[in-house]
Amino acid sequence: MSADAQPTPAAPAPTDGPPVLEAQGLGVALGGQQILSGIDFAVRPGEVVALLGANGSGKSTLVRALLGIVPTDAGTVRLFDKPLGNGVPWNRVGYVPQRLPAATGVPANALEVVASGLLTGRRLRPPRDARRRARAALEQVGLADKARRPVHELSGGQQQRVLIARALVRDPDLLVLDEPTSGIDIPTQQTFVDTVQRLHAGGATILVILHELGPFAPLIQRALVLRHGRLVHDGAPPNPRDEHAAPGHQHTHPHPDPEPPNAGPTITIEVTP
Ligand SMILES: Nc1ncnc2c1ncn2[C@@H]1O[C@H](COP(=O)(O)OP(=O)(O)OP(=O)(O)O)[C@@H](O)[C@H]1O
Repeated sequence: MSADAQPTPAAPAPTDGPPVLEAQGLGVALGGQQILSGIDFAVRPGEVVALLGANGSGKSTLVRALLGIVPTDAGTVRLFDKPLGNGVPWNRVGYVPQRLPAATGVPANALEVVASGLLTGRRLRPPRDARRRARAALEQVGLADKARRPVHELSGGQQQRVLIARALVRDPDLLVLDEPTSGIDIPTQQTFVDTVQRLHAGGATILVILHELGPFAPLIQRALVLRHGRLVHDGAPPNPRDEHAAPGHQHTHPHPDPEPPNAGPTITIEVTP
């Protein structure tokens, strides 16, 4: 079904019940450096939470740690009230990494990459309706006509949309997005935000890394702000202002952390759950 074909329902309020996602005393060390320390927060069912912070503040590392992609060295993570591990219902989690893993030389076409989003944990064979669902997800991100194209032939923005479709195909209850609209043109960004809004209206919980709230601003109920690997704000999202409030503003330009803790290399290995 086309993303433009449906009206966007009103956003529901977060509900009570155990947190969908919870970190307590979370710490991560990578390459001998302490990247995250003492991270405590919980995301309630139905919340839309933005994770903000300067370049290198630890946002991507935090979501990777929450999803078990990088190891933690302190604290605990719970997803759907289960400790990180095989007990987590991974089929309910959609994750959009910042970029396609091994973006060059992936032999799969767009449809196959999207259908791979239906394989989780012990499910090694796609469900019978995998291709139909993958096509529908590609349609939602405006790439139905690219279904048979090898992903390495697609532009960076199109690859990003394939990753979004791969997360959407699960119809996830928790959607975790790492700068999902960077490199995507403004009309497509809005289509994607509408899709996320519909998912939220259906009850999904959303955690999204953003540099600026940008087109996500109307959806965001709460913001977490990281600085040098520590949580320095958990509450109301910032007001868009100055040039960032302008409709045509490019929200994806870099905002370097003014005092990086060190100048170590950024390693971008991506392994999705
Ligand atoms: N595998 C790794 N080994 C060593 N250091 C790492 C590794 N991954 C990330 N880092 C370092 O951790 C810090 C936080 O990186 P991270 O990518 O989480 O930040 P970020 O806030 O997501 O930045 P950006 O907005 O640029 O994506 C950086 O200093 C980065 O160099």
